Amino acid sequence: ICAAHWCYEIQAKEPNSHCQGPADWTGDCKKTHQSPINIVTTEAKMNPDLKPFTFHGYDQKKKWVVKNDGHSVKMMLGDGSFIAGGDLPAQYQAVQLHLHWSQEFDKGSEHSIDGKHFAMEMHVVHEKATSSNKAQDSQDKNAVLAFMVEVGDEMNQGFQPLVEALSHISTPNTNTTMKESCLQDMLPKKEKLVHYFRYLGSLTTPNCDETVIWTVFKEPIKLHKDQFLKFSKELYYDEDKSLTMKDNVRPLQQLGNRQVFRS
Ligand SMILES: Nc1nc(-c2ccc(Cl)c(S(N)(=O)=O)c2)cs1
Ligand SMILES: [Zn+2]
Repeated sequence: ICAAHWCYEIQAKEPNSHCQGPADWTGDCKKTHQSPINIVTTEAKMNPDLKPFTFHGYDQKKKWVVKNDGHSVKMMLGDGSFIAGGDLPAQYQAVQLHLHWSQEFDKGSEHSIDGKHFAMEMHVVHEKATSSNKAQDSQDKNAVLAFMVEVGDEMNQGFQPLVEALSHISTPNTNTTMKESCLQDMLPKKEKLVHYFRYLGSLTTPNCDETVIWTVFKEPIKLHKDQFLKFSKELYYDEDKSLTMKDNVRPLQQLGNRQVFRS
């Protein structure tokens, strides 16, 4: 294969791996407004414009298609759900939901809060809903809602349809259809979603386009340990099932001259 594909450090350090680890990612990955970052809560500036979000279509029960794309597990959300509010400049259509994780409880999230990493981080990726085909490489093309995931001893019923689908998509480029589920049941309760951090950054995967309005919620999602462990147990990075999928986490990036805000 000519162009080496991008991958995470855990894959790049494998003998005979020909993929490009995070240090070699190209595109905009070496620019200065990158993600993820460590959020220092005492330096986050209160912003009264950061109102609660409104979630539209997040309560629709659907049989989502979910895939192993070789980097993560990704639920394809199509164009039914969208968000507004949260000081966003427009409505943003939900495109896909995916996660980042490790096998340990304290190193699977991409963002960290006061230096603390969580077991997983869930990203709900949205695109600005514009009618015209206005230049879409703008700084606010994407809005990602990021949720930290903690491990506890309670089953999270809302996550079961996703967890049960994992064994059907263990190798890259496989899809399956989940049992009926609704996005709302995968999120913390709405009233807990008023507190969040906000900053401008990038995709955490190549080409690391600096087009993302990031929202990192304070309230974590809680999964049972067995649900959490299924991700690194059932999923693989490669067809030969030689490397289980975990540590699909980009290293922290410099905040530089950016300000983090808080609601
Ligand atoms: N597994 C893959 N994830 C992406 C992707 C696309 C858009 C975005 Cl915004 C992100 S992230 N991690 O910044 O939320 C990831 C492509 S391939
Ligand atoms: Zn992500």
